[in-house]
Amino acid sequence: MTGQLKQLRDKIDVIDSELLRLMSARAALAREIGQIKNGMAAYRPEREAQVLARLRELNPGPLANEHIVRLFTEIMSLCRSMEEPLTVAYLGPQGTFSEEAALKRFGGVVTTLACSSIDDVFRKVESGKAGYGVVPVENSTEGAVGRTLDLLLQTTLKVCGEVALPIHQLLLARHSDLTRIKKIYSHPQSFSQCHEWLNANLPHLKGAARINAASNADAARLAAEDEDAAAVAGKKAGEVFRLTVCAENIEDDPNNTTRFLVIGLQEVAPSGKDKTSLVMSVKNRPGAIHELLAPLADHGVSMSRLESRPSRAGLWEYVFFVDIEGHQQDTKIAKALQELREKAAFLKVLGSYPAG
Ligand SMILES: O=C(O)C(=O)C[C@]1(C(=O)O)C=C[C@@H](O)C=C1
Repeated sequence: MTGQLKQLRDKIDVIDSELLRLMSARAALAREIGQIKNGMAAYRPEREAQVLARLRELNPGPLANEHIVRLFTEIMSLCRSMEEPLTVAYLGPQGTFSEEAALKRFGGVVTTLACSSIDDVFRKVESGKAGYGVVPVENSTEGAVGRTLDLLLQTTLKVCGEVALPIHQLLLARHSDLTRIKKIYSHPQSFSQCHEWLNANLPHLKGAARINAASNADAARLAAEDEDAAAVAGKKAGEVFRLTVCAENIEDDPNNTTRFLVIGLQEVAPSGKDKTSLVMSVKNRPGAIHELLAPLADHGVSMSRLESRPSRAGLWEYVFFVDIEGHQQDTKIAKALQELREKAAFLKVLGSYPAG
């Protein structure tokens, strides 16, 4: 070891000792906060969002903001676990993008609970078997996840947060010899996200050679059991089933992103940069939608999403899922909501939460 290398490592040792001391002091403070909370929720999405926003502002480099966020998400995950162990339900099996979204938001120091359906994620949280749940709500290429919207309409749970996850698809197999591949497994959504790439690169594997699986992780499991098969799935699924990466980033749209919602029992306090999700319906008559959206415009509330969905109550009746910028406790939003309540046939505030 050269003298210079030793000198630099000695400096790192000094810094690590300091980091250890500071980290322990932080964990001790979190434990104290946990005692003050006295049985109330340990997880405070608004505070975690504020901590991360402040550190992004302060970040002097050379670490990228994205890495700072990852690092401090883990630190808060650890500190939170000193207050209360947390269970997070997600749409499984292990290796899905939903699991990745759950870990991105909560960090690794939680118990994750793989569920077999979106319904099951809601049930696990409603019954208290999990403190929070993570469910997909929309994909930038494929649009809304209908089942999640339908369940949000019915549930007493609140939306406590959102996670945007860039979706990168991989072609995975037990080996990298593509000439030996005779079939491909994937979830229908993932097949359609990689349609162009598959047609261009594996033109002989069309039609019956593309087999739908219940999830990407399931596709990876099936490919792991069959020498002749490949799977289109995410990196995590490939790791879980120890598959070889034959091609990376095979999604047709490089900005392919899925948005997930965190659901729980909690009403989240304002963070300073929030979103509010609503669902409402109007009587079916001319100008009804315009009338419904007018209170938002009148109070200067920006709408970031509008999604319609058959209401199931009657033929050609619709409910509208609306995301607005701000928290329901903000004065202008509270006023707009009050007016909407008077006009809408039905209005439910799904929750206010930090903008992801
Ligand atoms: O500020 C709190 O309420 C804490 O419990 C501390 C802390 C943190 O580690 O910074 C941990 C968990 C909460 O979700 C938010 C923040």
